[in-house]
Amino acid sequence: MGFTEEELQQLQMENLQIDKAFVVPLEHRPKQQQQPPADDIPIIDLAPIARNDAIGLAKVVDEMGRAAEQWGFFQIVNHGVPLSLLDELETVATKFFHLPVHEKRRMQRSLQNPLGYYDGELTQNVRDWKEVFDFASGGKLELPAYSEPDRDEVDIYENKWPANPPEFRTVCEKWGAAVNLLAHQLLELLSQSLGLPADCLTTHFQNHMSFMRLNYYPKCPNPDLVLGVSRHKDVGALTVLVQDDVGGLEVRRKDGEWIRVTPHRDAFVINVGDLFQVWSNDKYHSVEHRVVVNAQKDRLSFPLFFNPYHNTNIAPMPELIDGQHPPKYRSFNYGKYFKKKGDGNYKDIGKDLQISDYAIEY
Ligand SMILES: O=C(O)CCC(=O)C(=O)O
Ligand SMILES: [Fe+2]
Repeated sequence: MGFTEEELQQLQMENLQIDKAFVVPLEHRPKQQQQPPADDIPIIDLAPIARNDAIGLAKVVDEMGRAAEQWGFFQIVNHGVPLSLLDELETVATKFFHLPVHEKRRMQRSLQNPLGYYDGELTQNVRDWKEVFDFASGGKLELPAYSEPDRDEVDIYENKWPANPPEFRTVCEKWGAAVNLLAHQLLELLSQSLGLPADCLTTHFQNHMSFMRLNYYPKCPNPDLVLGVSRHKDVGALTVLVQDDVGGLEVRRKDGEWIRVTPHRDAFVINVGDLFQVWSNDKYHSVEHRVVVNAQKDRLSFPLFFNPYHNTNIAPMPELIDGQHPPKYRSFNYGKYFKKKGDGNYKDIGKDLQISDYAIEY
């Protein structure tokens, strides 16, 4: 990321206490003032599901469809994942991220294995102010070795687990299993919200390549110059995330305004990723979001990126296509898309691949 002479001088004047690699371009820096409240991001109560209440369920499906269409984001409560599990996960994550750097780096991710710990991710080619631990919620990850369409080789990555804290692996696996179940349920509800059978997408997820991420955003001496995660869209089917009470996740509303997602301890934040945008033939949108950090408090968040099997062909659902609604995307291989996007996290490969690169122009 290059800076103009003028920008460099400005940075020096701003009493920069951090590495320049973290500094985001001027037009993308977070706003200083308080964001407007995010009450507009709908909160959906899943209680009717456990009660087997058919009318309540239809309302949930309807609310979800509207939220996915208007926001691409919603929060859910009464989701069935015990809060005690979240307490346990927060405890082990805090212990892990407070280990000495050399110990964490023993779990360092690499080009050979993208799972584990890292602190240097690039989003939009700027370094994120965060540390991360990734593990496959299904035990291992199978990915194409190359993004080129004519290469068939796959790589299989095993989870890497730290020796400390000793209960880290068990707690992460329990959490991963519980959130996976929830993600399967959301996949069915979102399918229904498109007027499709609940199980129309489930075969792609029998052997899925979902992964969990533990995000740690340390407090930052220059919070207005950096982002925990720069603006981006999630590439998979959907993301199922809990955040602690610090807050910092911001969602781009249709009018371009960045809206802060209010933290609720008992809620998951859900967003539809690029794949739902394609399956729904643009009814739902994978919406840009980013993470703002602060000078006072460290923050934790735990997303599950719910992704289908890599060798899945992605295209608008045929039931949603007719003379009036031609397909807006050509089909593509999910694993190759994921691989190509991921390559940009390791090095500056110029313009980031976007789902719009697969759009059909009429
Ligand atoms: O930390 C958060 O709230 C969001 C993180 C995020 O968007 C991501 O990891 O893709
Ligand atoms: Fe994200």
